Amino acid sequence: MLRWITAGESHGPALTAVLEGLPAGVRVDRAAVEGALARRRLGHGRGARMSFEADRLSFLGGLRHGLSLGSPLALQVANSEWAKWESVMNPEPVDPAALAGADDIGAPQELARNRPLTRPRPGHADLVGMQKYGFEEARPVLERASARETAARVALGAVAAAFLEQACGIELVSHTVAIGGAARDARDDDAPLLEDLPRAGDVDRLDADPVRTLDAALSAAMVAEIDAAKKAGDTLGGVVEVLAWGLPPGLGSHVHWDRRLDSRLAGALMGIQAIKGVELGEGFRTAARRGSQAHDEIERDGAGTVRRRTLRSGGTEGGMSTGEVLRVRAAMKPISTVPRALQTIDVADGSAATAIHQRSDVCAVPAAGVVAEAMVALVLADAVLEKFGGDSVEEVRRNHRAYLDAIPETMRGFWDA
Ligand SMILES: Cc1cc2nc3c(=O)[nH]c(=O)nc-3n(C[C@H](O)[C@H](O)[C@H](O)COP(=O)(O)O)c2cc1C
Ligand SMILES: C=C(O[C@@H]1CC(C(=O)O)=C[C@@H](OP(=O)(O)O)[C@H]1O)C(=O)O
Repeated sequence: MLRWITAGESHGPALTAVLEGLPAGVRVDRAAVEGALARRRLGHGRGARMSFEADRLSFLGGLRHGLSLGSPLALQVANSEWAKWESVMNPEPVDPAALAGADDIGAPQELARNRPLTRPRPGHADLVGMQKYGFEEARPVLERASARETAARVALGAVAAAFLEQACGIELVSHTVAIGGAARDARDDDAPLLEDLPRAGDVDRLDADPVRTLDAALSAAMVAEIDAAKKAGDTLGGVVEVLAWGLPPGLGSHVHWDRRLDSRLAGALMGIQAIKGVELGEGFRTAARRGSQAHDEIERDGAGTVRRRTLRSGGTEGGMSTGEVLRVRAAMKPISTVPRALQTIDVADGSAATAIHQRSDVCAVPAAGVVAEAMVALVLADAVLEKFGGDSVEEVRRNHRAYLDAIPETMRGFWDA
């Protein structure tokens, strides 16, 4: 249905992304895509590069006068750092003299960049990438393993989100629920109420917060954790949550493992650098409960609307969206480049060494929330196209409406309330 791919290295000239399968007639607003890119750069605890690099967006294909054509949408996010890396990362052969190695101690930055990276950083792709691809240093691995690539995914996610909103009125929002030991009260998570969950209208307030949470006390605790970790030369991870409002019931399927919506969401979120766990609703916490406290009982309310009494499942049952709000969480490991430097080896001679360390983020959890939102948007857009089909956004809209209208009245749910 919908396919996407990205290309490009962290310090290369640009990231490129292609989205194939987007129907015609989707309004793609440059400001919305740039806004998503800007949101990914936010968050207390990010490193120096976020402050001086700009994401320069160009659309290269699939759009005419701001509307999608139905052909592959191609875009580019240029790396404004490129000028400093032109010799080290040039796609074309370069004069070896320009690449002469030098000690990084006291050497000018450009020469330090050229130095072979033979002390792989634990927690990164460095060592295993060298072993697997036969590289003698980590640069050819880390350039692509870097989460710089998530800028391209966020740009595509903004396009997918525009489609979801225009075709079906689906809206997404993400927020931070834990950074290190600073987490939402477990009781809030066990029994979430609809009115306590953030909605698309809260995005500006979330983005204005240094860690992207609406809870002021929690925000202060998270900022303090980040500051303490930074002072200690250490790094932090955490947990983000993505919510999708306005889903129809029946996206995904119970019939095959790879068509289940929850399996597709988990795969997409685990595909983000540093994500090590995914939870639908209360996921792992539900495992400790009795069945009577774990599921969402079904009722028809006074107005005849079918709804779940609680929001425990996270909005899927049997691998399909239920029509309730979707809630999915992703756990991010602490940033791997630890300033106080972890133990490793120097692969040049096999000796014990401390890992290479240049600049790095202390915590990128708020940014990971924006990336997670993009991945959820892409998965949901794919599932919407699978369910409703359509070559134009108008056709998808008609099919979506006809499907909801055909659901018998005794089963009509939240979406029509
Ligand atoms: C938005 C974002 C920003 C990141 N920034 C950094 C960083 O500055 N330094 C770092 O060492 N890792 C950073 N990471 C994490 C690494 O990319 C990640 O730990 C590494 O690719 C290995 O993770 P994996 O084992 O899940 O592949 C970031 C991840 C994300 C999602
Ligand atoms: C550039 C971005 O994130 C980068 C992700 C990253 C990593 O190892 O994943 C390491 C850092 O890059 P550098 O070593 O060049 O400072 C981050 O800045 C970005 O998010 O746009």
